Amino acid sequence: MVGATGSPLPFCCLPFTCTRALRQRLYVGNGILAVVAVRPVCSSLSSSTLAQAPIGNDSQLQSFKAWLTQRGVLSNSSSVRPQQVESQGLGLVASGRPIAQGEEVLNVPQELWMSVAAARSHPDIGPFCTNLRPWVTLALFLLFEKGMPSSPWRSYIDILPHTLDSPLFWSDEELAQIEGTQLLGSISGYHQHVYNEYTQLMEDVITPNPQLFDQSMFTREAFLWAFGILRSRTFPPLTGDDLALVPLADLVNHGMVLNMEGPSWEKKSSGFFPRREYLTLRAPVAVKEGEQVVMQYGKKKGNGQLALDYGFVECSPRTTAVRDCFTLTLEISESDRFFGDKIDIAEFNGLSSTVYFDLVHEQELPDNMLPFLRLIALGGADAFLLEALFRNTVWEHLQLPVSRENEEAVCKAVLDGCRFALAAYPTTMDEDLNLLSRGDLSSRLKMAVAIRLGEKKALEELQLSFETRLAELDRLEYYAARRLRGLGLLDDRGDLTPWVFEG
Ligand SMILES: C[S@@+](CC[C@H](N)C(=O)[O-])C[C@H]1O[C@@H](n2cnc3c(N)ncnc32)[C@H](O)[C@@H]1O
Repeated sequence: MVGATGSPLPFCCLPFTCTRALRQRLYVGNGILAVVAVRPVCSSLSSSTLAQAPIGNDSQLQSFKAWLTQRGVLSNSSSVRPQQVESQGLGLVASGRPIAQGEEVLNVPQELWMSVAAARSHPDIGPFCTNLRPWVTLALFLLFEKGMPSSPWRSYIDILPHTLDSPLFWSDEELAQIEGTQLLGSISGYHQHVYNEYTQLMEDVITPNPQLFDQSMFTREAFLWAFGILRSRTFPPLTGDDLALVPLADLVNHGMVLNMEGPSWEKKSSGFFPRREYLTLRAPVAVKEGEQVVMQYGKKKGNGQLALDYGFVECSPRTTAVRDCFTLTLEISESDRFFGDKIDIAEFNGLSSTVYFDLVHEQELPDNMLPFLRLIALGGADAFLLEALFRNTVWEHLQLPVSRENEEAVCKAVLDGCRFALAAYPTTMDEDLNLLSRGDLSSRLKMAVAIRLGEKKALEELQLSFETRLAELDRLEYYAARRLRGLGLLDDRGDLTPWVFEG
């Protein structure tokens, strides 16, 4: 029941449970408890963020600025200007004056967005987009426009990075550095998903229409690049059918020390005839003149997810977010003889047969994790709790230890899962820490080491907490004792009250 998986997919609803090469099931007792795997996400180091974004050259940047100026998005009075930022590619910098917290720093009208709506209403490609997922529609649109010398978005497309640092784009040699990690499993899941979509698109749209689509623009690599661009440059609220690349607004970089989660991108409308939509960027914190305006890409994202989505990890000691994590996959086994009852109980309490729990370094175990583990392990003499009579109260009972057998099964399954997952990493934490202290690693290698170290930290912490729990089994109070106490048959020291034996 404990396992490692990849992360949920992008933009679309296709869930993939991942694909970590190592997937293990441990059966405890009568086959109730199976350890499946665990998925990790992050780590912390001692320097600043580690990745670089490729950048447009200066003349491309000048022509992009001119394009925005002609369309009234940038002017001499704009409070930000796009410019190169050390090790982060392009960024937005406060221009001419400081910027106050919450101030609107730019507004980009909808007609400049490369959006799903624009693709669907495009005279040439629109008819082909009807049955495509939003992100596939936008990837198609981006590659189509990229191949058009006179595209209205030419200046924008030219400043997009040609290569991306997400592990989705790493060589086999680089990927070998994240062997054993959940991230590696996620990457193969993403690759598979993107290539499936690509194959379908080629079959249904590109190959049958050579007069419209320049095949050389629609290679597998180009499609993955488009996916990476969408993944790294689109933000809420422009998601799903509203998915859009918003020139200039998408130059905002991630700020490591931002202790906020709220969106910096906002959708606004103004006027009535016609009503115009804008994407507004609001500064989350005050910024001095010449400093960069940044936003928070996701306070709850672990370093694995940051790497996957954006091609960098957060390692600053000043960071407010905890980026070391590992996602534990718990599953009620279909071979469990109480499968039906357990599913009923899980669903009654808002869960399903498989539940993902994000374990974050230095944070409490996620809500519902222990009760769900106890439910999975429930059997033998404790199986009476699965009867219909207890359906409304069983979850309450599972919040606390049920029986010594149940709690021991839970601890052992988690510990086996941890040992299994930890054994899959070729390096130790000390080796990772030594490597990071060298200071001469490439940015991708640093990213890899930070990610595998973070996963291990979260796993080791889990292991330690369940080892402690296992050692304390004799000191825990279980369901039977709680029940007797509730009936007034057990005193505060845990002794049975004498009169029980009298009659
Ligand atoms: C939304 S774009 C921001 C604009 C981008 N810098 C560019 O040159 O086009 C996101 C990308 O910027 C880079 N980036 C953003 N914040 C960063 C940070 N704190 N450290 C390193 N790279 C960052 C990453 O390459 C990321 O994928």
